[in-house]
Amino acid sequence: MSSDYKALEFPPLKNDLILRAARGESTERAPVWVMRQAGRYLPEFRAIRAEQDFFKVCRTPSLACEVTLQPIRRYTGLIDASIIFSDILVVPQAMGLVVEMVPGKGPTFPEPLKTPEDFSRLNEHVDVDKELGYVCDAITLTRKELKGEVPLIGFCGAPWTLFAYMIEGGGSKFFTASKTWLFKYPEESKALLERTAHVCADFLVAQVKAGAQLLQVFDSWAGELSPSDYRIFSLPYCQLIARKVRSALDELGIPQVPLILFPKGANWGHKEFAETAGYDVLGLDWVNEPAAVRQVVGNKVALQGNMDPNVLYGGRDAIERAVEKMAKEFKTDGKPVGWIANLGHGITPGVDPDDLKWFFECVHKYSAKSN
Ligand SMILES: Cc1c2[nH]c(c1CCC(=O)O)Cc1[nH]c(c(CCC(=O)O)c1C)Cc1[nH]c(c(CCC(=O)O)c1C)Cc1[nH]c(c(C)c1CCC(=O)O)C2
Repeated sequence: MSSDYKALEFPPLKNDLILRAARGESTERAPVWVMRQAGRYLPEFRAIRAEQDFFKVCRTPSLACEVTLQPIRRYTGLIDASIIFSDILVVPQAMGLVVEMVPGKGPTFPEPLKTPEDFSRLNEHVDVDKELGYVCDAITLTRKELKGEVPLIGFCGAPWTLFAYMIEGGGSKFFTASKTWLFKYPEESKALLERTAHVCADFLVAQVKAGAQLLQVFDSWAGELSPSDYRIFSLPYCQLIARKVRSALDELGIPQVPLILFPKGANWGHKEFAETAGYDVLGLDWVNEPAAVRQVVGNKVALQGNMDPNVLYGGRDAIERAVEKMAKEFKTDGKPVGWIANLGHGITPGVDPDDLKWFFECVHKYSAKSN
């Protein structure tokens, strides 16, 4: 056992529902959490952000821990997982690029990568313990503070999604700059994707050593690529991450943790991902019919998702009806089997926190075996 593996120091876990569902097991009800559950819809989060820069919160373990725990405290007994407060863009920062969170604009790279010559601006070798040790410290502190209430999820962005940010310099509508790279400099693009994948894998292993109990890879821009381009420029690097994480954990003598892949929008590929990506769970967005996806993936993977986050603006009746329908579609023979309830993407800033509470209550009710 690696001497810096922290698991033995933590309080025993009291709620392992999400771990069982991630392994594909039948559960008494579906576990539930939501992407971006620590975020601007919470007044207690906005109060911290009014005082502190976004990346300052990420880099200060006590603040990251506090913000991670906010939804857990508010929704005690209703929420089945925490996710460490951080951002996918901490990896490009560790690789040597500057990223700022600009109010009203979102994440911004003042100097994105323009051509492969800009590789010289990236760090040759990234020591994740040194560059991203603050995330690991936040994870260790949060595991202690959670007192075993619910498991803690670690995460990173998928190489293609990070590549798009590094080249576009921020969010994008048409992905012209990043796709220009794919088609004009395919070999250099693959080199950058591979380099990023190694940093992601090392970072995920470090997160597990620090105390993360599940890992999610966010491929938020998966749906921007054609299936054949996805097979060249994204899937191999998601596979590399899964393989490298699993073999590193084995080598270190650390028990495996469930891996979740969220290939948002790549809804043509679930069967292929279930069979070849190497993940335990696939995240679905709301443009999917859960029963149809279950049919094509069989019991190879667990599924996570998938209510449209905007339903949370529709009031209690709309939320209840959508959850009832979602539960019915995800269940196998009337039971939740290998299903983690979630939204189909992150929760948005304008949601009333009490409406999210109602969403959790409806999931508890409608996902239970008898409902
Ligand atoms: C693409 C992406 C990013 N970051 C992330 C993704 C993948 C998930 C997805 O597709 O939504 C992942 C992420 N970002 C954040 C988390 C924290 C954990 C959680 O509660 O889920 C996670 C898992 C915090 C955050 N990350 C961000 C916020 C809000 C910013 C703020 O506090 O000002 C939070 C809570 C900022 C961010 N960071 C990023 C974007 C697009 C934005 C939003 C910009 C905006 O709307 O202003 C990059």
